[in-house]
Amino acid sequence: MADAYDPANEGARMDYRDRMAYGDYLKLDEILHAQAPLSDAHDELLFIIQHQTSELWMKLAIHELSSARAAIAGGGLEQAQKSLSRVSRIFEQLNGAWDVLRTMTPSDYTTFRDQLGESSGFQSHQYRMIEYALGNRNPAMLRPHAHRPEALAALEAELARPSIYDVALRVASEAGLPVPQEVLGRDVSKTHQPSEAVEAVWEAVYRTPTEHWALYELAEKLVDLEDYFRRWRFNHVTTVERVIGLKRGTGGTGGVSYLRKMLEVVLFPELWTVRTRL
Ligand code: HEM
Ligand SMILES: N[C@@H](CC(=O)c1ccccc1NC=O)C(=O)O
Repeated sequence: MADAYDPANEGARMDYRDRMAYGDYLKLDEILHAQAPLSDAHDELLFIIQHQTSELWMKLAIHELSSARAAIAGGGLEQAQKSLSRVSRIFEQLNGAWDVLRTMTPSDYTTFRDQLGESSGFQSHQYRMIEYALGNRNPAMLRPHAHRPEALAALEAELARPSIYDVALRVASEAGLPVPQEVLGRDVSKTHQPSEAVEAVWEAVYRTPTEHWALYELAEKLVDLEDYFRRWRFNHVTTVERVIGLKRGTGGTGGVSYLRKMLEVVLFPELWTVRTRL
């Protein structure tokens, strides 16, 4: 047998005592020591890692959504499209991840569910931040964060900013499309209410895409994003039903009944209703 190959022979550095290495840059000591199962249940590590990786992807989604919003507001629609595509791909990644969690059966989960106490994804401030940035702005969802002033302040600050959809409508107005004043000047801390006039604006965009190319592409990116987000919600509720049936959630909601209600949320209503008109 030939000698084992040694990459040092082609110049690979093998000694990192006085250099920044992979794990230093990525802070792997912190990340890989941040799993602290509360039971001896085999599947608790899966559960923790599934959530931690989801939270990391959500962190990136928030980063991309804020740059997309800034780009839209500044007229950089192409830059915004790139960020929004990335957010859709992140959701695709999160959607695929359910396949790993689905391998956990009800018998597996019940071995450690009690350890979770009243903690629940319902209290994920990053998830709420994504919903708020996209325009689903229920102020009641601030309350579970009252005990964490930093998260609460970040969510409150988000409610004071226009949503991604608000900035898209402002750009449509600046392009000469008749977005009503009451829509442009609405209280942005609330959820946007569907408007016939806004639907007519999108109808104009969709009927003559060549005249409104950038807005047309932006609209399709937003529909794409909402499409992936809906799949995430659907995968969640289906996994939950599969694992806990109709039991109440640890966060205190009805569980599947609550998550099914959330399937009705529409982020960009006129972008969906306009399709009936075309
Ligand atoms: C076996 C796995 C899971 C079960 C049984 C489960 C169960 C539930 C239940 C019952 C709720 C409703 C709130 C409550 O009363 O607790 C909920 C909410 C939530 N879960 Fe999960 N979940 C699971 C996995 C996940 C994963 C992997 C994530 C990813 C981060 C996640 C994120 C969330 C979020 C963000 C909410 C709030 C949704 C909203 O308010 O619209 N869950 N989950
Ligand atoms: N709500 C879940 C518990 C749960 O899934 C959970 C608990 C702690 C941290 C994250 C969780 N994931 C999503 O809700 C349940 O009722 O079993």
